Amino acid sequence: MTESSYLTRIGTLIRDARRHQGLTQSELADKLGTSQSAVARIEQGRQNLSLEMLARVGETLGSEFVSLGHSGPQHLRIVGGAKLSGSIPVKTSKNAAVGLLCAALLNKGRTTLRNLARIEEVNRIIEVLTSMGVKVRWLEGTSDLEIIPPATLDLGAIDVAAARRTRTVIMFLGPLLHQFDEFSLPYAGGCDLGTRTVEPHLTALQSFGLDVTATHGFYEAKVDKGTRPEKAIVLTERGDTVTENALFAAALSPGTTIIRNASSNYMVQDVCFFLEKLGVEIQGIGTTTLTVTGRESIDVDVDYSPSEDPIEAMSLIAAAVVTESSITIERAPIEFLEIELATLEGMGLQYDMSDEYLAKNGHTRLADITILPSKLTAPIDKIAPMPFPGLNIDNLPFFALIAACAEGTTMIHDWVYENRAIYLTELTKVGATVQLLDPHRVMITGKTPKWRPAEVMCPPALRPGVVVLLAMLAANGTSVLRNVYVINRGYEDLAERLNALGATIEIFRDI
Ligand SMILES: CC(=O)N[C@H]1[C@@H](OP(=O)(O)OP(=O)(O)OC[C@H]2O[C@@H](n3ccc(=O)[nH]c3=O)[C@H](O)[C@@H]2O)O[C@H](CO)[C@@H](O)[C@@H]1O
Ligand SMILES: C=C(OP(=O)(O)O)C(=O)O
Repeated sequence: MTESSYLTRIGTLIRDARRHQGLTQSELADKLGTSQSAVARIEQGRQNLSLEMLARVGETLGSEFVSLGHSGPQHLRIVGGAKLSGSIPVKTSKNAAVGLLCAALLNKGRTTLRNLARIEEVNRIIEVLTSMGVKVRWLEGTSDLEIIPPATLDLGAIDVAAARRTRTVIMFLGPLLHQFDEFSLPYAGGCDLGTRTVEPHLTALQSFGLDVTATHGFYEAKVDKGTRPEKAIVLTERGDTVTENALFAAALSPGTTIIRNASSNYMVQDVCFFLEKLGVEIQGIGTTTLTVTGRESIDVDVDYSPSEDPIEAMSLIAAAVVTESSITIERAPIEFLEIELATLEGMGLQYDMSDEYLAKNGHTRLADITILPSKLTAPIDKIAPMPFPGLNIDNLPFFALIAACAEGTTMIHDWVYENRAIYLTELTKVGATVQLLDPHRVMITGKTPKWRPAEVMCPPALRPGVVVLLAMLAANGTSVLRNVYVINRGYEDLAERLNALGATIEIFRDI
């Protein structure tokens, strides 16, 4: 990176932190004993900064801009082979968090999201929101996030680099079509799972007057305000984020909108419960037809607690299975794990389950699941995902790991993603027998090999990355998993939390 791009990056961080604190450039200048024009130059990256000045700015804004020893990618060193034991509570979900952060843009008032997962994906969205002028702050000593949008979003200042690291930016289309006649947004990015569709989003939002052309890495949007769907919106794919986008468009569109072939998955339900708190009426939550009565405007101070993450719960089940351990997974959203548990029972998994109780959102059914060491056999049929209430698409990779611990041969069919099944072959590096039949299907022969330690570059996709990490926990000896940003995208403190169960995982970085 050149010196000037460092200065620009630091300048942007300082501008965002100043806005976080609700200070003008002049007010910050007063606190630093300098001029408003000097602050303006710093924020534009046109001012050389002494270390002393950087420290003073950091102190004044309560933010560390440059942290020595924390550069470079993060890696994990895993000393495997130990049994795990104890209890671990499931955190709230990444996918609800990103939907809710976008939904907060519909509300002119203060949104407080309680107990949000503190993960890199959320950090990227916070960076994007802050760059557009939204006031976002973690309430001290908590994982509660407060979000207050400005009167007008500053889309010209959007942090393009942060936006491109997620797919979430596509869910800004729904909220933004209410606020602008014209706007542009950077293309969505995220995990490298092959091409992912955008078309269903554009088609669904067309009936609210949105017209998008994609040019030079940006979606250029024009909005014909006041346009409303003349008939029910029929989603061509039962996708989660497309359903959320259609909900966002309907929420601020007075009148009734019907969305058919809607996803009823966990994050969509969390978004629906939140929209209800904003005063939007929604019938059919949990089904594939949502009837939404929108509002002219929304200006309320609202609190919402998203539910726990079924994919994290499944990851922890897989951790217990692969290490042949007994652990208790607390606060598992059992409602979104029923097919998974039925499939695992069919493979011979033994487990105990507590009585059910409700998540803090007041709706989602939770339970504590204790996984018991079990002798597993391969399922008779292939394992393939389906939109909810099928076996969750993001849980499929964990079945590959579990199949490697089961006697016999299992076919895993990931029809959804172009690239994800391919990454499961990385398990061969730690001793599994995985045969790639085609880009969507792998055949796994279980139990024959012993897990063995290895040094592996983390696959550029969240769930396959976690699957390799969990296999390393089972391999006797020291493994290294390099560049785990994708894991941190979706899991909060995973290494530390597994260590609390008896694992030995050390986080290290290149200097
Ligand atoms: C932030 C968030 O919530 N992300 C989730 C969401 O992403 P998201 O909603 O963005 O998923 P996509 O729209 O990219 O769908 C994933 C893939 O499935 C295909 N597809 C999907 C539905 C369908 O009925 N038919 C079909 O073919 C799409 O063409 C695409 O290739 O849903 C995915 C599928 O559950 C999950 O993996 C992601 O974790
Ligand atoms: C594919 C996933 O998420 P995203 O939509 O954020 O890429 C995932 O959570 O496994």
